[in-house]
Amino acid sequence: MGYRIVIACDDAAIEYKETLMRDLEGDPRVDKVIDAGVSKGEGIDYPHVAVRAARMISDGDADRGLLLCGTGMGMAISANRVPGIRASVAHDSFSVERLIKSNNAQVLALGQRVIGIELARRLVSEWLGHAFDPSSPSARKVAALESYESGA
Ligand SMILES: O=C[C@H](O)[C@H](O)COP(=O)(O)O
Repeated sequence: MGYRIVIACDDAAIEYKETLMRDLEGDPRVDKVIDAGVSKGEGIDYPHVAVRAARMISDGDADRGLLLCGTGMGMAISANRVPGIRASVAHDSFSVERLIKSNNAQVLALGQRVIGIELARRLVSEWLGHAFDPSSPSARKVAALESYESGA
């Protein structure tokens, strides 16, 4: 079964969202793309959009999230406030790989004001090709991270 991807942006990244959404919709590894906003002129700030998208993942309505803003940082910081969500900016190929394989993160955040669209498209395609291995040594570290979240 393919991924259900929620995609969202703020006003600074509407163009990238449109392009990357089309790529995702045409990718055979993706079953469903959910657009969590924003549209042009809506004027909703990134914390609200990021949390809305991240909650779709924690509620089980999406598997992964692609969140876009000027730098990606505000989206990642906001998404990380939703319990169970691990999100980061990753603007290079190795980081995108480790975001999945080391951190088992559900959310990739990218910045329209930081990287070019062709790099963004390539990174998103690579991102879909990576899977977390629960039997890898990284699993212990992700479990430790989760234990702090539950207040241990
Ligand atoms: O991380 C925040 C984003 O880059 C956002 O798109 C722009 O935020 P700012 O207008 O506060 O710089």
